Amino acid sequence: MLQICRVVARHGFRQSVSPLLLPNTSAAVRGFSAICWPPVPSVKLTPEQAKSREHLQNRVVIPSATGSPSAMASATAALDKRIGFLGSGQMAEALAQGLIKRGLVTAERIACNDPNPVRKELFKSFGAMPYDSNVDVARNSDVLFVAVKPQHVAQVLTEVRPVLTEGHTVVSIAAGITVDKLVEAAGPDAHVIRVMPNTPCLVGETAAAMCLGGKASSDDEALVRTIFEAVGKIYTVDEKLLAAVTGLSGSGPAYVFMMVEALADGGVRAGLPRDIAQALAAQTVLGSAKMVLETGKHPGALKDMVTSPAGTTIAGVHELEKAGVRAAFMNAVVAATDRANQLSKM
Ligand SMILES: NC(=O)C1=CN([C@@H]2O[C@H](COP(=O)(O)OP(=O)(O)OC[C@H]3O[C@@H](n4cnc5c(N)ncnc54)[C@H](O)[C@@H]3O)[C@@H](O)[C@H]2O)C=CC1
Ligand SMILES: O=C(O)[C@@H]1CCC=N1
Repeated sequence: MLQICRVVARHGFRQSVSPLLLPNTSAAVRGFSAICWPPVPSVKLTPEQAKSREHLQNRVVIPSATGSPSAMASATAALDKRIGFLGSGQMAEALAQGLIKRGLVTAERIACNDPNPVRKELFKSFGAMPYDSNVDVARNSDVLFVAVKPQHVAQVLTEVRPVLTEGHTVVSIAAGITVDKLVEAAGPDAHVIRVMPNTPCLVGETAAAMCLGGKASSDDEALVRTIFEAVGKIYTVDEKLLAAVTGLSGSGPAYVFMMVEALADGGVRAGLPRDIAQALAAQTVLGSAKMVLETGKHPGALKDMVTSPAGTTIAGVHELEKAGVRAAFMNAVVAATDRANQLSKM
C-alpha cells in the first residue's frame, strides 16, 4: 500500500471517488479506490485469499497512458512511414485514429480511399488525406492496409498490384483471407503480412496477431509490430491459428460490449441510474482485465478472491453457471473461428 501511495504521489494523481462507488478487488491494481478505502474487504477472506490480496496491495502500480489523449500522444515516437488504407470503414477508422492519438503518425501521413464519400469525409475530418482511387493511395503510402470486407480483398489488391514496389508493406486485416490468396492477388514479390486486430486500437488497447507471407521480411514484421504496439499488443503466430485469433480477440470486443450492456441492464434492474450502471460495468471489466494481466494470477483464483462463502457473489456466479455462461462464451469463440475458416475456403 505504501508503494502504491508513493507511485500516486509521484504521478500527482488526486483521489476523486464518488461515495456511490463501492471498492472492488480491481481497485488494488488500478491504484485509485484502494487508496481511498483502507484495505477493508467487502467480504471475509480465507487466510490464503488474504495473502493474495496483500500481495496485490504491495505491487507498485505503473499507471497506463490509456485514456488521456495527451498522455497517449507522448507515449510513442513518430514513425517515418506513410500509411494507406484501402477501405475506410470501422476497423480502418479505429486504427487510423488510434495511431494518430498515440503520436505514431501525423494525420496528413495517412492516405485513404473508399467508394462511400461519407467515410472519406470522416477521415478528412480528422486530418487524413482521402484519394480518388486505391492506386493513388498505394502510390502515397509505404504501409498499405487492406481494410475492405473479405470478398473485396482480391479485387483491390489486383487494382493496386501494378504500382506496388519493394518499399510497400501490404497488411491485410481481412478475416479469413489467407496469405496464399493475398500473394496471388498482390503478386509474388509483394511483402504481405496478415494481421487480425480489433477495434480497441482506437483507445490504444488492441489485441492483435500476425503472420508473414510472400516476400515479407523481418523488417516488415518489425514495422508492423511497431505500428500495433503503438495501439496495443501484437503476437506473431502460425497462419493456421489466425482463425482462432479472429474468433477470440478479433470478434471479442462485441462479446465484451454485450457483457457490459447486460451488466448495466442488471444494475438498472436493481435500481441504479443508467449512466452510473454503465460506468460501473465498464470500469469493472477494465479493472478485472487489468488484474488478470498485471497479477498473472489465474482468472479462477481472482474470481475466488471476490467470492465469499454464502455471500453475494456466489449467488450471482450460481446464476451465471445455471445459464451456461462459460459454454456460451466458448461456443461464441468456436463459432466465430469456424466462420473465419469458412471465409478462407470461399
Ligand atoms: N470491424 C472489426 O472489428 C474488425 C474487422 N476486421 C476486418 O477488417 C475489414 C474491414 O472491416 P470493417 O471495417 O468492419 O468493415 P466496413 O464495412 O466498416 O469497412 C469496409 C469499407 O471498405 C469500403 N470498400 C468497399 N469496396 C471498396 C473498394 N473497392 N475500395 C476501397 N474501399 C472499399 C466500404 O465502403 C467500407 O467503408 C474486414 O475484412 C474485416 O474482416 C478485422 C478485425 C476486426
Ligand atoms: O465480424 C467480422 O467478420 C470482423 C472480423 C473480426 C471482427 N469483425
